[in-house]
Amino acid sequence: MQRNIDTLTKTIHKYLERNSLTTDTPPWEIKKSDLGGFGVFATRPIETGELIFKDYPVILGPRAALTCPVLCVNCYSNENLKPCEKECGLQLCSSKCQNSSSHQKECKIIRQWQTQKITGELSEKLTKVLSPIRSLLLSDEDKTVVKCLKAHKSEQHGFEVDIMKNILHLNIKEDEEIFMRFVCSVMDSNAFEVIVGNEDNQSSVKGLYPLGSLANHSCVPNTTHVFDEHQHMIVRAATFIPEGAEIFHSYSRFIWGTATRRFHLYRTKHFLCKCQRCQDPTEFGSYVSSILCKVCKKGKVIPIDPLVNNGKWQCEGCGEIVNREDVAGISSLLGAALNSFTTEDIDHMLRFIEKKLLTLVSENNETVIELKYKIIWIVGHQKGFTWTELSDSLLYTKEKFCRDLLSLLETLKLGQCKMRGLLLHELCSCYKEMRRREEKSGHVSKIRDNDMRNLLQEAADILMYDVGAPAEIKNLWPDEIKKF
Ligand SMILES: C[S@@+](CC[C@H](N)C(=O)[O-])C[C@H]1O[C@@H](n2cnc3c(N)ncnc32)[C@H](O)[C@@H]1O
Repeated sequence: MQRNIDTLTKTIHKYLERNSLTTDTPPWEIKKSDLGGFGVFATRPIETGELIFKDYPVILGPRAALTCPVLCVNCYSNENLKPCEKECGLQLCSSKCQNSSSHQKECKIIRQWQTQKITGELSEKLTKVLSPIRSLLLSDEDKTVVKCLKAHKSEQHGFEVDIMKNILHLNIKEDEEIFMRFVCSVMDSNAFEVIVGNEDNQSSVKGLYPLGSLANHSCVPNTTHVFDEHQHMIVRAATFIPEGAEIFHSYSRFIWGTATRRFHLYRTKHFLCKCQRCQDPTEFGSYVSSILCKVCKKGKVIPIDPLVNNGKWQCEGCGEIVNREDVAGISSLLGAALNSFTTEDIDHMLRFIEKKLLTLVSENNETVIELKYKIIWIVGHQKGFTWTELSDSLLYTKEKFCRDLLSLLETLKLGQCKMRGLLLHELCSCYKEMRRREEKSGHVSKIRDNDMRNLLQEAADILMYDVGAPAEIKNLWPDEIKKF
């Protein structure tokens, strides 16, 4: 299909209209992007926190990765799963899901294709490759929407169809196979990981959001997005966006260093990012990629040109030149150590940061940050480390780590990003527990109600609409959003 601005704009507007998601004067338009292809641009200045658009998935379904758990194909619950009563092989959790009209349709298609019984492991495999099958049930108008999105062509796309044919032995017609392979490459280029469930039981599926798909990537995005309980994508400004500026998402993790982000983007989205952050050897003075100089022991070693993959690195202090392989060697060694820690290893993790990491890399290096982030989500949450079980020292450590990461996000100019919202909430929970302990031991706490309220309110504003937001945060949303 020929992609041009007029067709894309009309197709996307009609799609939003069909899903009751249009607004009178949307603050965005689709234009050619300097990055290649198309992008979404601001038609007027957009204030921080302002809603830019809402989108709905044209295809939503299970994720196929081995590491993803099997979920009910109708409601995405991970409990009480049973194979379909009509023996199509898909997994469902209740008779309500079994009898849903959407399941009836896909069940019929799969049964027509079956050449053998699909049970046990095969049933799990079928459930995971359902998303492209769903594309066959789209209306012609929605198929047109999918066809106007970007698709990268390479052999790695369409492994779901290989599983259907070679492992499940489904007898698929040629035209169906061609369309599903195309849909797989569109989904690989554009789909988002969508959070479903709630604070206590979250899973993720993948969704193809037509307008969301047209926004390009920056490692310093000016938007933040969340998913509500009906799987709408809600995109808001994380920073002020001037009129005419391109509107960016991030397809990668903020706490990764430049080489890690660029490698991930290349592998998953097939492009080498050249955004402002990627171009800056110090990443806006955050030094997320840098290691410490082995010669002068103090200077930070940074890439001379971060956009050159195998380029040299240099110590900012003594000028020592370091090969990229030496830096990569340290990073992969530390990465492997990071993955070896279990939840109970907190003391070990803290010692590792102090005694090992901080002698090799700078304080904001991605491995230090990753470990601090991991600890933040164990302390106060996991068995053995709940708020009342914690030692004072771990509680203060968590509070410090929250502040360290919030300060890093500011250095990285990430504005009102989702990670900030989550960290503000965690910080507030630390303050609450610290105050409880101080008051219990007869001390007057210096932590003020007002400060905690402000932290919580900012977190609630940032995480507005987010289905996975903690209940405490949801309680602070305006009533019309709670009911949304
Ligand atoms: C989800 S699409 C974004 C919209 C796309 N530009 C289009 O024309 O439909 C993702 C693809 O856009 C391109 N892209 C997105 N961000 C980019 C960036 N920062 N630099 C270069 N290419 C980018 C890549 O080809 C990527 O695989």
